[in-house]
Amino acid sequence: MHQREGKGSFLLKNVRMFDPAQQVDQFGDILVLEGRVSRFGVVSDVSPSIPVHDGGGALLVPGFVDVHAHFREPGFEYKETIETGSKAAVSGGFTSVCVMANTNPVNDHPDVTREMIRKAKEVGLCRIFPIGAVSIGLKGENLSEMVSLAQAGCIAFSDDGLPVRTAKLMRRALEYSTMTGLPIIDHCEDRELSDGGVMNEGWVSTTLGLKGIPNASEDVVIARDIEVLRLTGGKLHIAHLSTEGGVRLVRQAKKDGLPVTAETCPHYFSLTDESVRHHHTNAKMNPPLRQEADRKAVIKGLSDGTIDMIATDHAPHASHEKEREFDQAPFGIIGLETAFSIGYELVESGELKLEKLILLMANHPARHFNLPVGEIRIDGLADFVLLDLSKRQKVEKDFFRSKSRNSPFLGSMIGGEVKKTFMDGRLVFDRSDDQEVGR
Ligand SMILES: NC(=O)N[C@@H](CC(=O)O)C(=O)O
Ligand SMILES: [Zn+2]
Ligand SMILES: [Zn+2]
Repeated sequence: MHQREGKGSFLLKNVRMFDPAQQVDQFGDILVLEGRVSRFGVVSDVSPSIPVHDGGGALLVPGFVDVHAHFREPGFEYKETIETGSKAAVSGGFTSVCVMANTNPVNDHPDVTREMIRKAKEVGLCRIFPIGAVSIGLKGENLSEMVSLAQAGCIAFSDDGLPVRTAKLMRRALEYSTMTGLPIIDHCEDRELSDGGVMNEGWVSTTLGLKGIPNASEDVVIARDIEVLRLTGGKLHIAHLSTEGGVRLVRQAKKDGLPVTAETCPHYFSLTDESVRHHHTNAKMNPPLRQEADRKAVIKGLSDGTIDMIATDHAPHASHEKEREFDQAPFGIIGLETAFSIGYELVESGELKLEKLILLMANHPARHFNLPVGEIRIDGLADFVLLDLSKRQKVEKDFFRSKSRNSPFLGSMIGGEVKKTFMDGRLVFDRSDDQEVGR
């Protein structure tokens, strides 16, 4: 039985420690005491009470940090719970997850925030950082009490699922951001331009007879937010960036010295709207899968530093909801379990360096969201993931720990496997374990 709570101690032998943020790349052992890194190198003189794991020469990197996931609790526990979401996270190598506010009740009150944090600690698998709502009830009218939410533990604010409704509301939110120091995350979408569209607007939507969502729907709100940011200051973070135009706008804003960051998700750099033909509603999400020029621009944005991090936008939905007509099904796909492997495809194709991928998935999200994780250093928190880069496997239904199965990667061969995950000095996931932690 694995230790389910508290800070753990262990000796992990025979690994390649790899942390580009700390410029660590060395073979050896790593000793963790009470949840923190004590020593690395060759370690042999430890007390017999400390558990020893053999890493088998695999790659040890900082635990991944996801700044954008939907765990659905409270309110939609039939899709996902904090417990099943945490299991999905650690099996994908994520040890820190920021969870969105579009729950029921909405996370617009400190009691909701505190309850999420309490539940996550009770589950004890990964760290959960709640994101508070920008507006009460996500209604786009009145600002939430950001200061009380921050005191309760919110690390950022977003109305995700919906855009921050007006430029004026964004202005007020960013003014609060200058006070709290916490980012405002926007789901950039002009809902009048999307106008009930269900997939990307283009050749594929025309041939399928489905109503399209143009790139401009995303781009005009990114442009709006950047101009408001120029007025107010504060921290602006663009969620799930998917368009060529959006990448261009963020690149220019950074050149102008504005405090803007952006994330994209694995599906936007691996798939296009062609996937809707084969994967149907498992390829339906918002923003929608775009076209090849967008996919290429997103990859360029990742490699040149325009896009700061990879987030999953893990958005579980039950199969009875997804197994409907395309128009009727909800937007969203799960992503925690496949994110690293999809990112690793860019390393295999030579489009991204491995060190860059690790920075995009661990150090950068932690640094920009001011989370005390994302690196391997002496006295740092012992959150790691052990990866076997040589493994390939087919994604079957039982690959997922999430409660939902809505993934466009079902049936694909993927490379790079998460072998073990450690959080707070405890082994929280072990793929070779028959009775995997909490499964
Ligand atoms: N991305 C999605 O398609 N869906 C998300 C909402 C969101 O991220 O906008 C959800 O909550 O299901
Ligand atoms: Zn969104
Ligand atoms: Zn989302």
